[in-house]
Amino acid sequence: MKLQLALDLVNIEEAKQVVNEVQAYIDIIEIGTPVVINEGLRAVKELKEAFPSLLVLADLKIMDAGAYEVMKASEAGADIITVLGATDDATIQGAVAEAKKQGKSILVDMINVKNIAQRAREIDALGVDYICVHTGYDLQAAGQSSFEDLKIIKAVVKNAKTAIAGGIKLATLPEVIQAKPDLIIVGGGITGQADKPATAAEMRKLIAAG
Ligand SMILES: O=C(CO)[C@H](O)[C@H](O)COP(=O)(O)O
Repeated sequence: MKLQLALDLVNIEEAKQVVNEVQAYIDIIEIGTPVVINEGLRAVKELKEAFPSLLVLADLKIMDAGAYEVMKASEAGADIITVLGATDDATIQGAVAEAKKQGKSILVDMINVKNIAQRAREIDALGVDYICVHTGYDLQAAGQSSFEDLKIIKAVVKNAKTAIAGGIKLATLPEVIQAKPDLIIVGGGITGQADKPATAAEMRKLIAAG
């Protein structure tokens, strides 16, 4: 099980400071969608240059022009690029083909997919690297989580790795670990804490023991 730190509400300098504090405990740095909107793919480039030993995920949440957008994120140094599961198969296929050409990986974000089991099966057949269940901020605010969806994709996905994102905190991490996803994505559960290194270290310890 790997741990990904999602950076959403920071600029490039703040992102570097946070990663500097917790780099020993994480596997992947996520450049969140708001950071890409504010700073562009320069954020991906600068974080990859600053932390070359960590993988960098560009959370582009691609909905169209899969191959082109994966190419641009790859040029910036992203190792993993996100595509939305709600989009059409052609976009996902284009993204996968370009990622393979560039030696990169595709994570499909299942945010707002209604029939998770059926769509996960279809997407799993398209050769993606990760399928990720995700409760976004707006539904987190309404009290939702993705724990049940994780169990659904664990049951149907045969080829891709599984991942979960959305509101995971230290207190809820043990429940997530029990379901054994390949990748656990945590944003505010680390970045919103007073002692970020201690929280990330504790998460890493729980994951290692899991
Ligand atoms: O993609 C995202 C929002 O759309 C976030 O990066 C993801 O939800 C993880 O952050 P958090 O743990 O704070 O929910």
